[in-house]
Amino acid sequence: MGKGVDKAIFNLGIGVAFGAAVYFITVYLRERRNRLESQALFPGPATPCCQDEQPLSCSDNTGACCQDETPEKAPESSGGCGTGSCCGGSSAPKKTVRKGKMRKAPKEKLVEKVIFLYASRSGAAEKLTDEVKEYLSAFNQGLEMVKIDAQEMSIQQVEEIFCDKGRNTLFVFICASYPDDEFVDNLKSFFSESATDWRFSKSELKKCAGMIPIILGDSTFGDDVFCEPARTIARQFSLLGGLRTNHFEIDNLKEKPDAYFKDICQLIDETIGNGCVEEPVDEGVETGSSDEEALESDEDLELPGNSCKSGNVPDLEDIANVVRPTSSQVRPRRTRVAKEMLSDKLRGALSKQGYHLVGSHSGVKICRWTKAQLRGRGGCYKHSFYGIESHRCMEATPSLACANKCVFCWRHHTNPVGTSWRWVTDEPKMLVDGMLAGHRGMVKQLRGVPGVTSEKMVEAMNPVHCALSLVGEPIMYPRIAEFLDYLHSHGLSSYLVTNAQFPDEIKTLPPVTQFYTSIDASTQAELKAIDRPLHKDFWERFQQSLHNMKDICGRTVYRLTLVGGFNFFDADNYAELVKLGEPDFIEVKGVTYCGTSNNAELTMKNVPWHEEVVEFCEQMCSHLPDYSISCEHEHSNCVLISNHKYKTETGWKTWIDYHRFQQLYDEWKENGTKFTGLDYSIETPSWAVYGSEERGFDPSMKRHYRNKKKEAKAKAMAGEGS
Ligand SMILES: Cc1cc2nc3c(=O)[nH]c(=O)nc-3n(C[C@H](O)[C@H](O)[C@H](O)COP(=O)(O)O)c2cc1C
Ligand code: SF4
Repeated sequence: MGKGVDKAIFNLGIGVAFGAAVYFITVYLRERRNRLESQALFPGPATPCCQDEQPLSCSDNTGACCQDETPEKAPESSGGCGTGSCCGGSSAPKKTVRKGKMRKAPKEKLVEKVIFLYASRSGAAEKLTDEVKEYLSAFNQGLEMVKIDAQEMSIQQVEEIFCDKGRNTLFVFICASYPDDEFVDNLKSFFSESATDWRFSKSELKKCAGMIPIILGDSTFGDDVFCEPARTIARQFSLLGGLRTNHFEIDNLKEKPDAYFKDICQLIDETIGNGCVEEPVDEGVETGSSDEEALESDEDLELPGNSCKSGNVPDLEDIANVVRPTSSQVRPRRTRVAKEMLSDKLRGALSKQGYHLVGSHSGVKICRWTKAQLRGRGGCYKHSFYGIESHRCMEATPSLACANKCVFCWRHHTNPVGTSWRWVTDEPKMLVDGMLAGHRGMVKQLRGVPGVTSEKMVEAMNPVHCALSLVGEPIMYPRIAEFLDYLHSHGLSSYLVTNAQFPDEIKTLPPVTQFYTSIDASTQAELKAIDRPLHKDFWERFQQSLHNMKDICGRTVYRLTLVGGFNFFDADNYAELVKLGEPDFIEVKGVTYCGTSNNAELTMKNVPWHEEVVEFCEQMCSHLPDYSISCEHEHSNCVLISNHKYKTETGWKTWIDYHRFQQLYDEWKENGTKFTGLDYSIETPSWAVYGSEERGFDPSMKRHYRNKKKEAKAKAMAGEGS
């Protein structure tokens, strides 16, 4: 019995000793493996790596790891000593700042690709990109890592990498800072346009693994431009639904990018292990404002600790709280700072295209019909329909910005857009004076051109009509009423065209000589496809604008521009819209082919024949008992449909008594007397009436044909020549 007990105790002792040995060996091996992995990934900086910051691999909190373990790989620039000797004997602080983690197996998400998107001019950002990429590649074999120069990318390529091919891609955005427009211009355009475009789906960027922005800047350039434009791009990325970490700001003045190498590599590596950027804040947290407003508010948002200047990567949960405040956090009040509408780049582009820019948001341009009538070669259709003298007409806009991105607009991707006015506002008087001066300057250049007489020249230098239809949305300009008043006080008539997205502004307008609404499509779906409006409630705005037109003091017009393949069908639907606004007139014009451009995809096939336009108008009238075709201008492929109010026993009264309009306007201003379009309408000359031999061409002028065959055909039809 005693012997048996002794044996049992002996066996138990052996078993305990063996178990303890196994336990200690396992613990030792695990610790060692951890150390090796993390040491290899994140070697400490050159000097003194163990003194003010504990090496990341010191999981035993002793500093011993620095004595016998050498980082397996460290590029020169990483700041790693490469030998381990720097750490010899130093006693490291007890607390570990961040540990190198064992790679966790991603549960749901997986980073399938890392794109190092860099932008550099003098090489610092590119050097950092190369080093980080090279270093991480060694530890993530099998994971696709590519380096892309953001400055070389077209907008389509930007869209492709972020949207079409962005799924499970982690973007490491390493960007220098330069204030000029050319620097990463396509990246800027893509994000700023998408951020203000409600059609851009918020789920589009969510499918990416996220963005880690690393920005190289110089604080001596001033707070407002420090680390721009990358700061804005990173903000826009998260506003569009993408996950992003807080950005690293590396200030040239104070530190070298190398100082951040370790933190950058660690964050990227952790993110890869995690499957995506950790930003666990509910994406639905919104201020209730539109995307555009959210963008603006974010720009003005000063959030505590919104940078990594200190050199420490903040905890990811802290980052999340900093980047996107939770609903329980109070968002600081937004202060709007008005900016100039036109960038230098846009100014350059517009000037090249013959626009004379006035102030910070307006322009004037000489129209081809102004030149044509100055040379005695015929005026525009407004000459035939309303008696405008085209050589005395100034074409201008007080707002180059608008709230649409029409498919056939040449300014697509370059024009300023917005749902409301948020720019510096110029004085109306300064604008009108500047436009007149600019117009005169351009007219002057036509002196000596064949056909231009001195009498016509004097008239042209003193315009009496202003067509506010150049580009943009004139009624966005907050001081449009004063602007119109100033025009009228100079004896100029006003032809004001709106895109029907600002119904409230229509209500506040003073009388105008002729008020236009562009009708680019007849149904909600087509309008969305053609005008690509920024407003979510574009169709309601459109309909309300038509409705509000009825109260305009003066003549009202619907303007249809027919584009084959886009909106050249459903005459009956257009007729329905006529019932909403009951305009005095409906101008129907075949689109003018202006050659190819980068943005417009129109060809001659989209341009309807004049006879087709006439036929379309007849179809419309068949649904509108109060309207008939009154005039045509075959020369510019345009037809006028008029309300029967303007029909007399002898013909039509579509022309305007401009002098009478001025009198009526002055009376309205003095005592509020309202008037109607009929009060200043006069008889249309026979040559302009639909069905006349001249087909709307003023017989006192000589038509000029560029195409000799066309000229011969026209002469033969008129019985001239052989
Ligand atoms: C002409 C010039 C303009 C600069 N403008 C800015 C600026 O507006 N904001 C800023 O933060 N840094 C600015 N910087 C600093 C650079 O962005 C910074 O030096 C950066 O590290 C350069 O990186 P790179 O060598 O990759 O081009 C400017 C530098 C130069 C030479
Ligand atoms: S109304 Fe228009 S097309 Fe006619 S001359 Fe004036 S700006 Fe040119």
